[in-house]
Amino acid sequence: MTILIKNIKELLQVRDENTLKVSGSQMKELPCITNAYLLIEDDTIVDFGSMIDVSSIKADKTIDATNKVVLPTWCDSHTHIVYAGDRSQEFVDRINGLSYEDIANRGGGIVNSAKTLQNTTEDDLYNQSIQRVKDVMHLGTGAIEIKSGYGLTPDAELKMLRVIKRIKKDFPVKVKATFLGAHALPLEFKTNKQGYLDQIINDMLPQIAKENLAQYIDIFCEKGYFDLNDTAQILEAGLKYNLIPKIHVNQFNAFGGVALAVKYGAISVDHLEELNTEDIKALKDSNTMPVALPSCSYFLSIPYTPGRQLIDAGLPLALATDYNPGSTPSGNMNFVVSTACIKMKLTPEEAINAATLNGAYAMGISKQYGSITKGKKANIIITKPISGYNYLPYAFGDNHIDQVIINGTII
Ligand SMILES: N=CN[C@@H](CCC(=O)O)C(=O)O
Ligand SMILES: [Zn+2]
Repeated sequence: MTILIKNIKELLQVRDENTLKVSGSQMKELPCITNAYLLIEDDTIVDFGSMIDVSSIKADKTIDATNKVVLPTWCDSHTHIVYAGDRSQEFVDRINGLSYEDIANRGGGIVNSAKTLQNTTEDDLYNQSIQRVKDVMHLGTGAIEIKSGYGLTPDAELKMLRVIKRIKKDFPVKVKATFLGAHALPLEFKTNKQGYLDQIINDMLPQIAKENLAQYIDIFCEKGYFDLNDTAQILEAGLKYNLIPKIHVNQFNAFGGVALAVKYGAISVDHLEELNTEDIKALKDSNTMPVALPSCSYFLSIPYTPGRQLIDAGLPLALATDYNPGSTPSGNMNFVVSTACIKMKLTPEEAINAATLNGAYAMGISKQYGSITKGKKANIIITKPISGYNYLPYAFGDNHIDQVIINGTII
């Protein structure tokens, strides 16, 4: 099956196969062909170029993209999209004056979601989660990382990871799975943190590895959750099973977690709302992608990750949603891109690079996803008629997407 998209006003993020991420001033460039065509064969991008050269190309299906912008689908490298129920009551509690920390301290927050998930069957959890997956696919997400971490018992963590595996099998969206057993301390281990870490290391990890349920290992490295010593234990244990670190760090406090993650070869460090010069130093000359989650900052009214500072220091940056029931009940990458421009002062070029190619890098998939490149997967957003790509982050809150193609299929 071949699909020809023709008369494209702007074809964005056109790259050769050797560019796997962009850093610093490279992020200001968004290579683009105007008046372009794009040819897809089955699940692969096979050709693209200027309309001047299109006359000899025949295809099974032709899409006219006059006045429309075409770009790779979003690569959302940080989500908790598999969860049960919601926490809308805590949202109201925060409006009425409680902080995120107050809510966690009185037994709400992550352990509240864990309690709900433990009492939800695997099929029910799957059905709740796939509704969100379908929604984000229509919002242009073609690759997604999904974490466990709302189970907090061996059974419930495995239940989450098995649901992620089913999503991977049942949907065209590319899925990467991350084991986040160390997301919070379950109530039954309140006075025995090491006991829970031992359970993760000795009970959960071997089973996860046996069933091949995760590619990455995560921990919430934060005051009141897990410290540097805990983080080192978990990352080391994960590496024994070939799970690459990809961690939550510096959301509320900066105390050396970034350097530690870099030391263990983390593919990404995520959140970074609090950042100091030591953190930036650690990231320089590393292969670790910093990931900002602006929807989380928006929802919790906490500082935005200083993305401008990271890019100006020559570093790369990825953008992701953090879709979860507590701090970010939204999986809309279009809002993330707008908010990064509006609040973090990224240019549209930087934000689109951060949400496509660098997002793919943060999931270890930028050889196949994140740009318009011959041989990469045919994951494509076709916008409605718009004035140009600046309009995408500028006109925030509206849906500018007309069609989404994932793995060569129009969804
Ligand atoms: N910060 C840790 N984990 C999630 C939120 C967890 C929750 O509140 O349910 C996050 O990335 O924001
Ligand atoms: Zn998160």
